[in-house]
Amino acid sequence: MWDKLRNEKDKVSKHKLDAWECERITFLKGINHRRQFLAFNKVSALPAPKRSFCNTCSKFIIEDECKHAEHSIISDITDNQLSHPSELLPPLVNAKKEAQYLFSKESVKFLVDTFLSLNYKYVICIGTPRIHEYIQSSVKGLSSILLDIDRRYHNFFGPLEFCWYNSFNNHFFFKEAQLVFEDFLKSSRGENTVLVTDPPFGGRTEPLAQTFSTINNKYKSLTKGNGELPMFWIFPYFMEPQIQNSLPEFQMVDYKVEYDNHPLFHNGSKGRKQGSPVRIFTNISCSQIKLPPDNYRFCHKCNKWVAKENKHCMICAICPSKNGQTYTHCKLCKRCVKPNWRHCSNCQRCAQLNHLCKEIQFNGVCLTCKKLGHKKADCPEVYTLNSSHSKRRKQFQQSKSKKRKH
Ligand SMILES: C[S@@+](CC[C@H](N)C(=O)[O-])C[C@H]1O[C@@H](n2cnc3c(N)ncnc32)[C@H](O)[C@@H]1O
Ligand SMILES: [Zn+2]
Ligand SMILES: [Zn+2]
Ligand SMILES: [Zn+2]
Ligand SMILES: [Zn+2]
Ligand SMILES: [Zn+2]
Repeated sequence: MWDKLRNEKDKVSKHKLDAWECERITFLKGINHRRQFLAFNKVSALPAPKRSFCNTCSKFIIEDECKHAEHSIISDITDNQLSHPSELLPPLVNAKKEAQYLFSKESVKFLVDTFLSLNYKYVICIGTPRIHEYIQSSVKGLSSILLDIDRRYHNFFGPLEFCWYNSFNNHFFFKEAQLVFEDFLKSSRGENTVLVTDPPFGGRTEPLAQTFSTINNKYKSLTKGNGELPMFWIFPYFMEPQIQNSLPEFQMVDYKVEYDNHPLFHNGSKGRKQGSPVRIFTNISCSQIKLPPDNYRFCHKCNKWVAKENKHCMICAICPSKNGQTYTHCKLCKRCVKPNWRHCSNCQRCAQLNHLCKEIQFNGVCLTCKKLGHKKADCPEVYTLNSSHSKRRKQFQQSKSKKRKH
């Protein structure tokens, strides 16, 4: 944001520039990464009962207890909490902004084991503190860097391990952190690097896709490597159309990503019957991602691992399920649909049994493209109007259909 403002500086008065500079300084005030990391090291050297962190000030308390008398304090901090700050810090809960839903231990281990099996050595964690802290604390042979908007991580990771960052506009709040990140990219020399990201689900996909494309280009130009940067984007299955609009090469993996603190996204009394709706979207071949054999199987026809309940349809020639249920094929719609849907002769399409035909006829028409079968939110054209991604998607689809014909 500041860079953009600076570009405009010819047009604005000195008075305004001074005001902005004041804002900037206030915003960044209180953050001195080096000093915060020194405090971390001092606290780590103390026995657990003497360690405390002030939530109100977002910093460790070192010989200044009286300043924090009325504040919310966490004391008696264990070694494990120091190396796993996501287990110590209260999650931020703003659904559209920070929204910190944390992976279960099982999902962290699955993702990291997958990276190891694919021979990755460098992991870029964007908004995935649990992956970063797991790698830093217990995985030999992997290096990682965390890019996150939660500034509290300055207190727990050193300047080479954490960059304060906004993924929606690819903005590093400190120039030095941006250089650290570029060095991290360079050190891989264009090989064995992966990016893993779990953005807040309330955010829009296009700016994120733009950011990941920019990082990919940076990676290729800095490393002179010859391939794309492998990416794992964790997002709900129902966002597939939006992701593929911007990044058509991304495929969805059936693995259900589980969370510790999200009532809807894990099994249990409040959880959904079909498990978590969150999946992995990736630009590497899905055939390379082996899923745990207890709940998943390898489909030889699709040449990839899928959920056990995802039965292969011989007519569609795919394993069609997206949501963790077993789909059934409808001959009239010529596609597989959710098991509780029935073909409705009024609407001439499959729908839920208790749907209102009139509603479907009105609401079934997309407000943007006026075609049947999807809502405005899922419209393949909604994000592509005037967008460069539209060309890329068309090209990608053309090249796919050419490949199929050959
Ligand atoms: C849904 S949580 C994902 C946490 C992840 N499941 C884990 O366990 O490591 C979103 C993460 O992205 C971060 N985040 C939110 N908005 C962001 C932004 N604009 N730029 C960068 N990080 C952001 C949050 O601070 C949080 O760590
Ligand atoms: Zn305090
Ligand atoms: Zn299949
Ligand atoms: Zn089918
Ligand atoms: Zn049908
Ligand atoms: Zn109907």
